[in-house]
Amino acid sequence: MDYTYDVLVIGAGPAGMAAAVRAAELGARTAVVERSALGGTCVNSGCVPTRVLAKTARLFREVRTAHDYGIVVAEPQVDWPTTVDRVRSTVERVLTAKGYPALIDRLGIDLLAGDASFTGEHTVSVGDRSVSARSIILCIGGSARRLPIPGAEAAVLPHEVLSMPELPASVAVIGGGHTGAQLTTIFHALGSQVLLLDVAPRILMTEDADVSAGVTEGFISRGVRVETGIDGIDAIRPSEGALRLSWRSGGQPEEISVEAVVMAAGWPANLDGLNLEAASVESTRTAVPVDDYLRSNVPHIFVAGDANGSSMLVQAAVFEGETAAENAVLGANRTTPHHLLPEGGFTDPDYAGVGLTEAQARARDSQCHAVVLPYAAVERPIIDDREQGFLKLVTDRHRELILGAHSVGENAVEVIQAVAAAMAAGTDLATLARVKFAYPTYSAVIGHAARAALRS
Ligand SMILES: Cc1cc2nc3c(=O)[nH]c(=O)nc-3n(C[C@H](O)[C@H](O)[C@H](O)COP(=O)(O)OP(=O)(O)OC[C@H]3O[C@@H](n4cnc5c(N)ncnc54)[C@H](O)[C@@H]3O)c2cc1C
Ligand SMILES: NC(=O)c1ccc[n+]([C@@H]2O[C@H](COP(=O)([O-])OP(=O)(O)OC[C@H]3O[C@@H](n4cnc5c(N)ncnc54)[C@H](O)[C@@H]3O)[C@@H](O)[C@H]2O)c1
Repeated sequence: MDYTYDVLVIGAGPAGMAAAVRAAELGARTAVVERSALGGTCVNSGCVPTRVLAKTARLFREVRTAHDYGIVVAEPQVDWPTTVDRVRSTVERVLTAKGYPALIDRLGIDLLAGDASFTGEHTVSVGDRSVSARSIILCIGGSARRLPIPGAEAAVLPHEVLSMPELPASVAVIGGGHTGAQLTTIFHALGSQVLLLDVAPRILMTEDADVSAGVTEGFISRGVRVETGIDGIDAIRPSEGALRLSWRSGGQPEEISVEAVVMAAGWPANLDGLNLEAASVESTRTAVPVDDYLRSNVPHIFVAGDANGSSMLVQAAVFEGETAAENAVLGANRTTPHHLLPEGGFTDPDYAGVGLTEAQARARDSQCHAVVLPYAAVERPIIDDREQGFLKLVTDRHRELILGAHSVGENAVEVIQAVAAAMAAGTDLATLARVKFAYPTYSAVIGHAARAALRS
């Protein structure tokens, strides 16, 4: 059969751009469909805006402590419209640096603007146009969900935060995953009273339990109210210019009046309107499952990035996009395992992890070893007044292999990235303990922890 394209990529976020570029580099006639903006969630409404807000929150905190260092400043205030402008202009700068239109042009990739919807196993409609492809790679990402409760429409979803007319004096954040935790820090640092609610027994459920505990402790010590293990959210009701949020905890009804409710309670794949049935692609309610080669149940339809539900991170999406493209063009024999996937969040304090959590390692071998090195024992965090935090190293029972690393505290994400690089290189614990770390740095905590693990 004569197809319009060899490879059709749906969605131009990190996964879709990586897939389209790799497919074109391999000589495939390639098109990418995007209904919104090149760069996807990551650049336009997710990582980049959140990171700029995290920097804003950081600056605000630092200015507030300036007097401790003998710097005299007036009480800082947030000019929200300027903050929003700053976020938007930074997004533009990142997009300029990425240079997607020129890249697409140079590689001869067709950009089809509009909503893609399957009309058959090899055919897709984009607006009033119909195209066909030998292989299709779904890189459709996900979106924040609105809980099915009365008044849910009054809540702000994470991508709507920048559209809030002003900063709320009080806010309830529903969901303590990566998004909810980061928004908690941002709102709290900028002056809002924050209540964080989660049905899970702890926030940041995918992190090591000590990381969840450390971030929770950090939140509480700064004045955030954290309620985990709640039974569920009941309703949001407008009342006298505010919102009354009701939930149940331990069977008891609870209620609070806040200026805003932010919902960060899950991230299902963008399946609406895709008409997967026309292509006989099977999905769950929240994702399109794939095999090791990123194939859906229909072998020529691949799924990369958030939409396959395996790992919702940019660093995973990019590798999956490239792998899916190579499998589509060259035959399905490449995999992209995620056992070494560093991740973390820019909360106050920051947190990060890579590899097995202590609980996962103990489930495999109860004799595995874990050591926790407090930031308070390392010079740089003391110098910077950032002693809250730790680095945990998880090793095998012989203290040879590093199985995982988890951190709470200043620069945790960079610290964990350094351990991830060591793990990727197959560095054993004894070698890591002999690495020289510049003084005084946060990453010096790695050397301290490695030596402590060897000694213990
Ligand atoms: C607030 C927030 C902060 C985050 N921070 C981080 C972080 O710091 N680090 C990190 O690693 N990850 C972070 N993430 C996660 C990260 O954004 C995602 O993992 C990443 O964007 C996934 O890439 P993707 O290409 O799979 O999907 P997306 O980036 O969501 O891109 C999907 C694209 O597909 C398009 N699309 C969907 N359906 C169709 C259709 N039918 N037709 C045409 N186009 C369609 C969409 O418009 C979108 O542009 C964050 C997420 C959020 C929400
Ligand atoms: N820094 C980062 O790397 C970063 C930042 C943001 C998002 N992300 C990625 O994006 C994806 C989505 O993250 P997310 O935090 O938006 O969603 P999530 O699914 O990771 O977390 C949702 C949270 O909401 C809670 N929840 C669900 N229903 C609830 C209810 N009825 N009441 C109260 N709480 C409820 C869940 O228990 C969970 O803790 C994640 O997989 C993450 O990997 C990454």
